[in-house]
Amino acid sequence: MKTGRYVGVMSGTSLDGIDVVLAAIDEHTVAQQASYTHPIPLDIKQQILSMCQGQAVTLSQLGELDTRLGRLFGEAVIKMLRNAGVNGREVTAIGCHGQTVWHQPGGEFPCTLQIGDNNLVAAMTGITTVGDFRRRDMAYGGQGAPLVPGFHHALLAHPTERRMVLNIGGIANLSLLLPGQPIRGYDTGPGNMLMDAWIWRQKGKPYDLDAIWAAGGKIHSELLRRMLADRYFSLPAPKSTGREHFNLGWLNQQLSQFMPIPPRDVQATLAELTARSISQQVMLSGGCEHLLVCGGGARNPLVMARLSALLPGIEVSPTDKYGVSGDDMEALAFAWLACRTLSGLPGNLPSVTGASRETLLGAIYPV
Ligand SMILES: Nc1ncnc2c1ncn2[C@@H]1O[C@H](COP(=O)(O)OP(=O)(O)OP(=O)(O)O)[C@@H](O)[C@H]1O
Ligand SMILES: CC(=O)N[C@H]1[C@@H]2OC[C@@H](O2)[C@@H](O)[C@@H]1O[C@H](C)C(=O)O
Repeated sequence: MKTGRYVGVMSGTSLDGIDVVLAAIDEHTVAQQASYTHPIPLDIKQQILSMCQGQAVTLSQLGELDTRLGRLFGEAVIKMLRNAGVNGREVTAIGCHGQTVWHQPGGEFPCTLQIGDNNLVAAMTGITTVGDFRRRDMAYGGQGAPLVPGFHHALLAHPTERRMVLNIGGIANLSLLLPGQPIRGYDTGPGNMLMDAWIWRQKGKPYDLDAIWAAGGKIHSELLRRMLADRYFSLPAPKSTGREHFNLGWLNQQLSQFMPIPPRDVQATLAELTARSISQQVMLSGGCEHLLVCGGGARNPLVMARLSALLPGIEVSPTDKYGVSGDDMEALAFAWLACRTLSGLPGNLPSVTGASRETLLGAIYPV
C-alpha cells in the first residue's frame, strides 16, 4: 500500500459545496487531519443542474464548465491545505471525484460523466491527481456506482454485528456490511434531492434547515403511495440512479395527478418518501442491528426520526458516533480510492456494482 497523506475532493449531487479532506492513509487506518467545504458559485450550480436534467447544452458550454470546475476543485484543495498549514509537497495524491452531470448505467450505451478537468487540478496544486473513478467499472459491465461500500467496509464493518451504512446525500445509498456475506450496496433513491428542489422552488432556500418547514406539513398519503410506486424502488440490485431520473420534472409529473396540494404538505411527503424508500430497502435486504448514517441528511431531524420509527429494533445513529465524520465520508472515500489506485489495488466491488471483475479504478494525472 502506498501510504501517505491524501486529499479527497467530492462534489456530490446536492451541489451544496465541494467537500475537501486531508487524511493520512495506511493499510489499517484512514486518519482524517483536516476538512473544508468550498462554496459553488450560483451560476455554476445552475449550469450543472440544467445539464443534469437533460437540458440542451452546447459543446462550448460543456467545455467551459469542465474548465471552471477544474479550477474550482484546484482552488478548494489549495484553500484547504493553506487553512491546515500543509505544504502540497507533503501530499502523495488527490482523489478528485469530479461533478457528475450525467449517469446512465443501463441501456445499450451505458455512460457516466464526471467533469472538472483533473489536468488543471494537478497543474494548480502541483499534486498528482487521480480522477475518472467510475468508467472502468462500467467498462466491465458495472453500474459505476456506488463506489463507497468498499470504504464503508474497510472502516465500519464489524465481525459479528449486522451493520448497514446509509449515505443520505442528494441520492441515498446503502452499504450492507453483514458478517459472512459478500459486501453489497446500491442507491435506494432520492435522499435530499427532491426536498431541496421543492423548497428551492417554493421559497428560494437551498434546503429545509432542520426540516422545520416539512415538520409543520401533513403527509399526503396518496401522493406518497404514487411516488413509492416508481419502478426504480422495486428494481433488484445492482442499481444506481441520479438527477436524470429523480428531479423536479419527476415531482411535477407526480403532482399533476392531484388537485393542488399545499406546498408544505408536499415537503412533508417528500421527507417521508426519503425515509420510507430507505427503510423498505433496509428491510428487503434482510435488516440489521445498526444503521450508521452519514451525508447531509443525517442532520435532518425529521428524516432521522422517521427512520428510527420505521425501523423498530434497529439502532439508527450517525457514523460520527463510530468515529467517522458523516459530513466527510465521501471525500474520505475518494482519498482512499486514490490511494488504492496508486497502490495498484482494485477499487470496485463486483458484488456491489455488478461488474464482471475487480479492477483498478481511475486515471492518473501526474505533475
Ligand atoms: N440541518 C439540516 N437540516 C436538514 N437538511 C440538512 C441539514 N444539513 C444538511 N442537510 C441536507 O444535506 C444536503 C447536503 O448533503 P451532502 O453534503 O451529503 O450532499 P452531497 O455531497 O451532494 O451527497 P451525494 O454525493 O451523496 O449526493 C443539503 O442539501 C440538505 O438537504
Ligand atoms: C453517479 C454518481 O455520481 N453517483 C453518486 C450519487 O451520490 C450518491 C449516490 O448517487 C452514489 O451512487 C454516488 O456517490 C457515491 C460517492 C458512491 O459512488 O458511492
